[in-house]
Amino acid sequence: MADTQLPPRIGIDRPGSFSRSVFHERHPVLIANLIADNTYPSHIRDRLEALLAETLEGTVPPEVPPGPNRPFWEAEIARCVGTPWNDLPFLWAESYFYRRILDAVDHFAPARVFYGADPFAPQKQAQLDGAELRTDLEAYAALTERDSTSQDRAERRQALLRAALWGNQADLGFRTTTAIAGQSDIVVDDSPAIWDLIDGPGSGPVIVVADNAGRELTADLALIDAILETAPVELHLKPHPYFVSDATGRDLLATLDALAADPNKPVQALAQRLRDAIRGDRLRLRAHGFYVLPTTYRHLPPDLAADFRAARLVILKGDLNYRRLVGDREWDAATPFGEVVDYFPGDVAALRTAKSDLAVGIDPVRLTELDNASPEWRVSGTHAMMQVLH
Ligand SMILES: O=P(O)(O)OC[C@H]1O[C@](O)(CO)[C@@H](O)[C@@H]1O
Repeated sequence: MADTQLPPRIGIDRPGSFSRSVFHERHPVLIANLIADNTYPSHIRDRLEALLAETLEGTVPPEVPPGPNRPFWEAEIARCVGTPWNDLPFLWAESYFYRRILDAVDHFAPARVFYGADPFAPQKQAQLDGAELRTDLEAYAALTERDSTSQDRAERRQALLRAALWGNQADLGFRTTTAIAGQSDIVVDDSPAIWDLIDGPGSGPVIVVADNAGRELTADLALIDAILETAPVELHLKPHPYFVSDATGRDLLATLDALAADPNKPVQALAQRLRDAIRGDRLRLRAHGFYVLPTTYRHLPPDLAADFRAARLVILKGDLNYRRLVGDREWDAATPFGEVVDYFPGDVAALRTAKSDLAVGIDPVRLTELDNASPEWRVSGTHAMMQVLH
C-alpha cells in the first residue's frame, strides 16, 4: 500500500480516546512511580514534574534532547517546535516523551551521577525478583521435563510460542499452555505458518525483535531456545531504556543471571544453552538506534532492511512494534494484514497482545462479534494476535 493511501495518524487530541488517556491519566502515574522508585535529588524530580506539566498543557520547546540519533531529532524538533503536545501524533509524542525522560534524569549526561542509569531499572528488577516470574519458571520446568515424543515436542513448541505471545501482556506467561490457553482470546492465529517458516529451508537466521524485559523477555528466551534447535537466531534489543520496560542488553544479561540462579534444573540448563549459543555465535545479539525512533518499519535504515531480507523470518514482539509495523493509524481493522505490510523486506510475524487502538487483518464477522462483546478489546491486553506475512 502506498504512503498516500494510508489512513490518518492516531493523535492524542480526542477527549475520551485511549491515546489521550495514556498522556493524561497514565503518564502522571508513570512520573510519580519514577520519583518514588528512584533516589533522585530535587532538581531531577523538578525536571520530571516540569516535563509532565509540559506534556499536559505545553508545546514542544526548541532544545534537542541529548542522545543518539541526534540529526534525526534535530530535524523532527525543527518541524514540531511550538506545536502543542495535544496536537502531536501519538507515536511521535510517546517516543519523544521517553527521550525527554532520559534527558531529565541525566541518562545521557557524561560525568553526572545518574549517567547511564536506567530510570526503569527498579520496576524491571521487581519483575525479575517477583513471584509471578517464579511461577512462570516452575511451569517452564514442568513443560520441558515431559518432552519425549514428537507430539510432546510439537505441544511444547506451541506452548512456548504462546507463552512468548502472552508474555507481552506480562500477565499469563508460561501458565498459558495449549490446553488452557483460551483460544477465543487469540483473535488471529497464524502459528502454523510461523513454524513452517522457522523450520523451512535456508541458512538465514530467525530475527526476534524483543519488546519488554522481565517476564516477556524470559518467555522470549525460552522460545528462542526452541527455535535454536532448527535455526540460528538474532535477538534485537533496544540500545537504551525506552517505553518503561523495553529490553536492553543489560536487561538480557540480568535475565540470564536470574535464569542461571533459578532453583529449577531445567531453567539453569536453559540459561546454560543460551549462554553457549551466544558464545558460539548461534545466538547473535544486536542493538540498533532505529528501535528507539518514532518512525515506522516502512522507513527502515538500509542495514536493518538488508538483515530482514536475509532472515528466514522476522518476529516482531509486542504492541509498539505492531504500531510501527502497521503504522499508528486509524485503520479499518478488517483491512488485510498482508495488504498493510506488503512493503516489508522479508517474511514477518507480529506477536502482540492488543494494547492500543489499532488492529488490522481481523475477519469482519469476528470483528463485529468482538466490538459487540467487549468494546475495550483493542486496548485491554486481553486479546492477542499472531499474524504472518510471507
Ligand atoms: O510493551 P508493548 O507491548 O510494546 O506496549 C506498549 C504500549 O504501551 C503504550 O505505551 C501505552 O501505555 C502503548 O502506546 C504501547 O503500544
